[in-house]
Amino acid sequence: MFNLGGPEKQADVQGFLYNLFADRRIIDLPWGIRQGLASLISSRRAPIAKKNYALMGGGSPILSETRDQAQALETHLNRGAGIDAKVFIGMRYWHPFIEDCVKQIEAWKPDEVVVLPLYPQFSSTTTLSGFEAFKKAWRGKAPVKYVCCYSDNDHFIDAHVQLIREWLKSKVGDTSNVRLLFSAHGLPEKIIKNGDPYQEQVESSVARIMAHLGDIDHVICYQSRVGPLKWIGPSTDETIQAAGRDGKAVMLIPIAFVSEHIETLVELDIEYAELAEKAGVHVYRRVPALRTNKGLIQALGAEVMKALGAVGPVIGDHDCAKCHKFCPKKRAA
Ligand SMILES: C=CC1=C(C)c2cc3[nH]c(cc4nc(cc5[nH]c(cc1n2)c(C)c5CCC(=O)O)C(CCC(=O)O)=C4C)c(C)c3C=C
Ligand SMILES: [Fe+2]
Ligand SMILES: [Fe+2]
Repeated sequence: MFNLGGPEKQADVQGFLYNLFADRRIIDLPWGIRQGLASLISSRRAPIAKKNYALMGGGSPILSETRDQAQALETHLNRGAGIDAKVFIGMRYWHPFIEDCVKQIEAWKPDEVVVLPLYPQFSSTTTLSGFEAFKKAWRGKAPVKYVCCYSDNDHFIDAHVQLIREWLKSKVGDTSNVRLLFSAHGLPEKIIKNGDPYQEQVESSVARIMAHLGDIDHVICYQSRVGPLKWIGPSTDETIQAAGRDGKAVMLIPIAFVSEHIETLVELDIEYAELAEKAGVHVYRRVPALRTNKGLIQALGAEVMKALGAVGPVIGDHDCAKCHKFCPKKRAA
């Protein structure tokens, strides 16, 4: 199971940022230039990033969130699937790194390995980058399967639908004037133009959720822009301001994150909450990430079983044969 990772303490912040910007899937330039740029950007960005991590006690909670998810998935898989599963955690840009995770897996001597991203929607900047790190480090003999994406997995969709319904009922009250803001991490436009299916998959997740929720005002928007390139939009901040102008109550749903971390706890809950207040948004609520929600764990379990080719209920209609150009099945062919 892998995710992006995050600094555990203030002293880790610059190193974490360096690792992120030194990734060729984030900055696609020759190694020498990329390394220089990563040093420059990480040293410039570290002071403000440190302040933001300080708002969460100094570091990111992403590892402890992921540990809870790993435990929940392991219990779920060992409960009835007829397999002896162990879930290992690897992070792309901070400890425990994917490379360390690979060593632990090799020492455990599995019969089969499933590499499972904690990103429902596929991006070359996240999922593919993690797959490549795993492949480069892997020396084991067991066959390895890669879970491509699960943006349309029925359990994943149902989990969101139920949580949104619950929050509309308990936290918004009058739902006639509410606007749902599905906020996903943004990406530079050129990454989408290069065939990244992320935006299309975000839109597909939202369309499937809204098919259950019915006729409610909603918008998809993109947060966390970094750097000088043009990013996909509309941005979450301008969408919040528009809601203020339209006199709408706002309920924000993190649709591309499955855990709580700096992008939800600081950007959405602190920075955008302040922005919402200034923009005259009278009700601003943020639905929590799915974390160890039963539906998410079922979705992950179904994806693992599907990858193993094991018998069992495989829910969802993601067909890798018709998938995007980076799909691991196509790349293996
Ligand atoms: C859907 C998930 C994510 C995509 C796509 C993604 C792309 C992407 N991110 C950056 C730059 C940064 N991301 C940072 C934090 C961060 N990003 C994701 C997820 C996606 N990123 C997560 C889960 C986190 C949180 C980690 C944590 O520590 O809690 C950061 C660090 C924070 C900051 O300084 O703002 C940066 C930088 C780029 C450039 C990019 C695509 C090109
Ligand atoms: Fe990011
Ligand atoms: Fe696929």
